[in-house]
Amino acid sequence: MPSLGEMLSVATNIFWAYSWVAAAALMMLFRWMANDIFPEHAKAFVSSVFSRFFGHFFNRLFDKLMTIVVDEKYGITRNQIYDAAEIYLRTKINPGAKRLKAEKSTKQSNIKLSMVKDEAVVDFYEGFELKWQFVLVHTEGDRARLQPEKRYFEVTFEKINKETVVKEYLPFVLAKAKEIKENEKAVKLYTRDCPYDDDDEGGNGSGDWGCINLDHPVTFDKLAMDPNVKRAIIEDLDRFLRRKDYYKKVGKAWKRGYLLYGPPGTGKSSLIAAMANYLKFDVYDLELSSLHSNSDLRRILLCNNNKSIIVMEDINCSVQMQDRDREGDGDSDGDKLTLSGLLNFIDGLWSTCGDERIFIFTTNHKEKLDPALLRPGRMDMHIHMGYCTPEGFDILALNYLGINDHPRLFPEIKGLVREVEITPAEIAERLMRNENVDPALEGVLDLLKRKKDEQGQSLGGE
Ligand SMILES: Nc1ncnc2c1ncn2[C@@H]1O[C@H](COP(=O)(O)OP(=O)(O)OP(=O)(O)O)[C@@H](O)[C@H]1O
Ligand SMILES: [Mg+2]
Repeated sequence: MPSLGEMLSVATNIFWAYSWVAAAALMMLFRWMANDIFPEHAKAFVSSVFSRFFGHFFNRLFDKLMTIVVDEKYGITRNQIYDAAEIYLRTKINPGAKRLKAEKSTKQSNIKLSMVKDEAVVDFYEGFELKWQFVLVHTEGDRARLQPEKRYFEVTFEKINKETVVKEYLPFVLAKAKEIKENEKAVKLYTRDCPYDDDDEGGNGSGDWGCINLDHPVTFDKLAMDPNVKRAIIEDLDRFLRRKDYYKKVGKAWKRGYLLYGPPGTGKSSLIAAMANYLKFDVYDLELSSLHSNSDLRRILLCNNNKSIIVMEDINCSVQMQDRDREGDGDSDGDKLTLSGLLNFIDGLWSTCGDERIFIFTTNHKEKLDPALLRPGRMDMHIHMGYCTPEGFDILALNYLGINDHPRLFPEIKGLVREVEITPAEIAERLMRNENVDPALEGVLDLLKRKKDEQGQSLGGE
């Protein structure tokens, strides 16, 4: 006959066993509810509430959980996973979060919300749950001077998912953060004369360049230019981006050069901005006349980022470089800016530092350029930006006035555009003078007639 004590102990065990079964059943029920009943946006919140009460308790009790600590720093450098988690978790903040941090620099267009100390975020991956917690501790003693605060994330999940978390989930967070960053990225315009420092979020090493956001709204569809040339440029850029491995295989630096030539006001600078917006590449405006030596040029190459467009406008006017045949007598290379220095910059050894670089030269007078710059293979594509065509006019009219046709004025205007040398800039300026369609188009017509007379007279006079 069991003693009273033994009977009580058995009863207690049975009671606890049933409690665990009930807790497990409840937890499964709540998980099912969170996954299948609640709408997508409420799932994370509901699940986090139930997990907090039941799941966590249950998992902790059976020692099923493990935590990975993601420190802000990796040695003296930043920890990529921490930075990625910070960006990724912004998209996962629970609707029920009680405290958040809001940030925006002068150059950013959006407000960024992020987690504050001890705030937790629940995420789901491949059907299992991960709990992220942001931890901030104030360091003490000697270390406090060097690093007053220590920041890290803790990500907690069931131990059985460790492999998936390390091999799949964390790489997924890195990739997602990269994608978010690319989408948020504002294209920047760098120049050496600019007094600003950029917002340099990830310590991107802008060297002695200052920058502002390139808020140029132009895109390819707004550019009035030969549609075949436009298509060819877009295809060329796409091919360039796709071919990282190809460039490596054939032993060439991953870079591309374009020469844009044509009269003033035909859209050379606009095309550069459209390319930058399309690729989301930063633009480095290299004012050649402000450079004094080849070593200046080299220094510049070393301190601009990958995924960048390096622009040299008005190449024939910006610098008087002596012929290459006469270079090298007397002055040592590096003391002054020379044509060979510039050519080295484009396709010599120095050009190979960095990846995904695009070089663009512009000129109003291609015929005045040194033949060395035009030699085949030096600039991959020579793009002529010419006077406005009837198709170009259609694009400008749609862009500035929002119209596709005007039965009375379009035929006459297009007929004259075919005959007269007029730049897209001149037409755009006329179209902007009046917001009403008829007077704006009449203004363009007047200008075309006047130009026709002038051009007829100057031809007659020759
Ligand atoms: N092809 C074009 N399509 C649409 N707009 C254009 C085009 N060309 C010029 N424009 C308009 O004219 C303005 C001046 O053009 P842009 O500065 O691009 O010309 P450019 O060829 O670079 O001239 P420059 O040789 O003087 O530097 C642009 O801001 C744009 O509004
Ligand atoms: Mg220009």
